[in-house]
Amino acid sequence: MDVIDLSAHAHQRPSPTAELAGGYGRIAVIGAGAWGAALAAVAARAGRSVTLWARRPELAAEINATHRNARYLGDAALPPQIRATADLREALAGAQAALVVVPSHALRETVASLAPHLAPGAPIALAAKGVEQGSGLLMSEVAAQAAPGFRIAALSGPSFADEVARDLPTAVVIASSCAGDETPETSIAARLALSMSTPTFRCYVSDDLMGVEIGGAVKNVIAIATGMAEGAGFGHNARAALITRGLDEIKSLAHALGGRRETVTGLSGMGDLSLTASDAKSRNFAYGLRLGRGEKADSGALVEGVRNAVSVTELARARGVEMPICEAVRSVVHDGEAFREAFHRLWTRPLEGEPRALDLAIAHPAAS
Ligand SMILES: NC(=O)C1=CN([C@@H]2O[C@H](COP(=O)(O)OP(=O)(O)OC[C@H]3O[C@@H](n4cnc5c(N)ncnc54)[C@H](O)[C@@H]3O)[C@@H](O)[C@H]2O)C=CC1
Ligand SMILES: O=C(CO)COP(=O)(O)O
Repeated sequence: MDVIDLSAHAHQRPSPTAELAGGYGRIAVIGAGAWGAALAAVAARAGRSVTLWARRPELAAEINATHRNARYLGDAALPPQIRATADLREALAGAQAALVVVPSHALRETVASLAPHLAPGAPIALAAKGVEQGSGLLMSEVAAQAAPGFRIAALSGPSFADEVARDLPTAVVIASSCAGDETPETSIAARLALSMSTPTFRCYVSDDLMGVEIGGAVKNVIAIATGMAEGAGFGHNARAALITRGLDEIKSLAHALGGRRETVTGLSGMGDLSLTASDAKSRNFAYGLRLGRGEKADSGALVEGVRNAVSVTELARARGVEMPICEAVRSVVHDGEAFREAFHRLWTRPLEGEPRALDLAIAHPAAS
């Protein structure tokens, strides 16, 4: 009889899958816009039992009847197993985890209203990208206030909803901090990653919640800047510079808030920034593009970077972190400064060192 040589697999670590007991069997997705419906599709494809809460009963009825979400996802087919409802209590009945996918400005009220119906011990995973206006809190901090006692995680990364809905290959990161004797391998983030991964949707795990969330919140503001540059015809050099220096702004803010710089080079930082800041499929980039062309910018779609230009810069100012690109976006979008003037100011700031640790400030010869 042949002896199977296991040495070829000796480099592989034992899987913690058994310990995680297969992840969460029943998931409630709260929010049935583009990203909520796409994530519900992922969870259903991953073999989870999925309920999807839509704010409008008509949308829930449409999803149940047609297995599509035409307004947000065109003709992408959703798995028929998804059960949509406009009743929050019904959506959360028996759920072992809740995935909250509403705009960042609606997160506090949504989490507060779901908490009484969610089983104690079930984690709340957040997919919104932003910093709350006024409080300057990250989404996980807002959720911790709105639903005291529940464990919080964040799902982020480069992931256009329509591509995910169409089951195209995508990788994201799920982050949570470790409590008690938890390790990253036994964390709620790992359990959620196990619950959501499919052959096409690959979930990485992180224990740097702050670092992951900052990347998602700031990249939308930078994407408005690259969109404006594109709209103004500035070319590819300017875009590459904005993406790279934008990443530096994300790193500095994440570090100031206790996140890790290397997290920012991962999917939720570099990954999402490079996607969002270079493609008109992004609502933030498209908004900037219209502004840069001198057109009416507002299309009615959700553009997180507009509110977040203010909340991110307020947070940065409070922490003494310089974010000149985000400040320029704020100035154009909220203070009515002409884009070309804002850009000229940005490009003729005192010359600096790269990296920031090389602490220089040399007057720019062309500064007006
Ligand atoms: N669309 C995408 O490709 C991705 C979106 N995200 C993030 O996910 C979050 C949601 O985005 P989308 O689903 O794309 O937006 P969307 O505009 O497609 O859908 C938003 C949903 O939230 C609901 N909603 C709006 N205001 C609400 C309120 N006050 N209370 C309760 N529900 C409310 C809307 O009715 C809609 O169903 C955003 O923070 C976005 O940055 C993250 C990754 C990918
Ligand atoms: O976050 C996203 C992709 O990861 C979606 O970006 P927009 O909100 O700019 O469309």
